[in-house]
Amino acid sequence: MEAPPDNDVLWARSLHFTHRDGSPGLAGVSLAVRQGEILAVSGPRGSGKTTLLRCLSGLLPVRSGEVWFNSSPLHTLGPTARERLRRERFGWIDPEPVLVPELNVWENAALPLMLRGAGRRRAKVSALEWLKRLDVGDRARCRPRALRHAERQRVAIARALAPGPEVLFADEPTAPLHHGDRTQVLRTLATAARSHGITVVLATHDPETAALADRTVALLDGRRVHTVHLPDVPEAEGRAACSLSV
Ligand SMILES: Nc1ncnc2c1ncn2[C@@H]1O[C@H](COP(=O)(O)OP(=O)(O)OP(=O)(O)O)[C@@H](O)[C@H]1O
Repeated sequence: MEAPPDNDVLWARSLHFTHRDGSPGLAGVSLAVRQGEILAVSGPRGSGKTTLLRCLSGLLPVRSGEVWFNSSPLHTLGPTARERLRRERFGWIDPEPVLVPELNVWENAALPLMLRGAGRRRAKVSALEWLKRLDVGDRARCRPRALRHAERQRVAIARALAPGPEVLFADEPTAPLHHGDRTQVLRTLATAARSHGITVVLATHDPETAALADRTVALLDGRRVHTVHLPDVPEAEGRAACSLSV
């Protein structure tokens, strides 16, 4: 087993994953993510973006292949060690905001910090700071049910950023937002990641979202592909894009 280069925070080689029901998930994906980089993983629905993020974060065990985090193998860890790693070093944003209904907004945003052992006061200060940056600071004492869907997603993003994760996995993080909201939230996310040195792996099928990233890798049917967009031509001649497996 050969260790990856030192400046890659995440490094994966030849990842294969098959879902329990036999559905193919990943068919040999290799990639490297540099420290502080914002990497977009693009591809159409069902191309394996979510599966890749889950394998890279240790949420799913790969069937074969290797995942390294900061030059340590993640693919050889058991479920408990992977869970601890995710809790202490990684952040995760889902496409849909899942908040604890019994807790108010700031308590939801502070929860991962408290689970890491931070005191309630410190966790609250950090949570409020991130809620303000995401324009939901004035909703801090509300229960999630009193918020609009887009506001709940902003809270979920604040919750992921508040503990200062080393790697943030964001799976279609702005899917529930309107276009105008989306741009502003993405900018906040990208600015926060850059100013705090957070590495981001962002799954998206939206080219505008991917444009905020430093680099994009494209997936199709669980494999990496190079997408070559041909120059615009009159509609009568049609538009085309072709994908080449690599
Ligand atoms: N829990 C599951 N059980 C069985 N098959 C699954 C499961 N989750 C995903 N798949 C299948 O694995 C493949 C990759 O799915 P995945 O969700 O990773 O793609 P995606 O690019 O993230 O798609 P989307 O943009 O729709 O979220 C698809 O064929 C999908 O149907």
